Amino acid sequence: MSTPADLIIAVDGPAASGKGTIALRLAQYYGLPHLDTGLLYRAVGLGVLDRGGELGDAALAERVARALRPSDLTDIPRLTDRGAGEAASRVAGHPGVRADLLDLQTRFARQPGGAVLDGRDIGTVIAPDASAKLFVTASPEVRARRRWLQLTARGETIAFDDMLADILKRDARDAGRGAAPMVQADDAALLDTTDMDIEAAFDAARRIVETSRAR
Ligand SMILES: Nc1ncnc2c1ncn2[C@@H]1O[C@H](COP(=O)(O)OP(=O)(O)O)[C@@H](O)[C@H]1O
Ligand SMILES: Nc1ccn([C@@H]2O[C@H](COP(=O)(O)OP(=O)(O)O)[C@@H](O)[C@H]2O)c(=O)n1
Repeated sequence: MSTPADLIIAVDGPAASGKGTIALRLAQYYGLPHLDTGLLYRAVGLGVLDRGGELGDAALAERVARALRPSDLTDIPRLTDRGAGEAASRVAGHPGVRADLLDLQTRFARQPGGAVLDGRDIGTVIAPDASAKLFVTASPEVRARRRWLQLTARGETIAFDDMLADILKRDARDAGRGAAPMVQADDAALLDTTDMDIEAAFDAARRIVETSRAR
């Protein structure tokens, strides 16, 4: 159970905006646990594919979500590759999958002391009572470049234009779905990192948190 003294930080935003980097840095700074909720959806997407299923099969995706184990979240290189992001965004559109993953996320957010979570619906659905809410964004071109650099540095081969098309398609799907669409919460601060390096983005994020918790 959380108390008003707990520091719950919700970090949402589109793909490769830098929300995960910011969330991790805030968690380290405030000494809080961090959950990258995208990994849950990525693990469900890969679980469906590993069973030879279709990403549009809601019943199968729900079974995979209900059977999710901590060990499904350990293969970070595979979970963070290009295909897993696409698969995650497909299964994330099934309302039953979102419902199955809700309890784990709300309990993480409400642990004593607080927590930092990043995703698409943290400030709107998972922790609407968060102490601080950030919606981190950047231009699609800058986000595509960051993700392209990240993936090619790891040996994935992908053309920049295909990366940009991926990002735009995922933005549209995540913002357009009926279940918990990606949207800036009314009380979230917008942080546009287009012209910021990681250090500047973290500084701006920390200032937002300090201002929010002082209110
Ligand atoms: N402000 C920034 N400037 C340059 N690169 C960044 C910035 N923020 C994050 N990155 C890099 O961009 C990539 C994607 O960042 P990440 O935090 O994983 O994004 P997200 O969680 O929004 O998908 C990573 O390689 C990260 O190091
Ligand atoms: N809280 C969340 C987190 C991720 N997701 C979905 O999972 C996909 C992958 O999320 P992610 O945060 O790992 O992706 P990136 O922003 O790192 O590319 C997103 O495109 C969303 O469709 C979601 O619906 N809700």
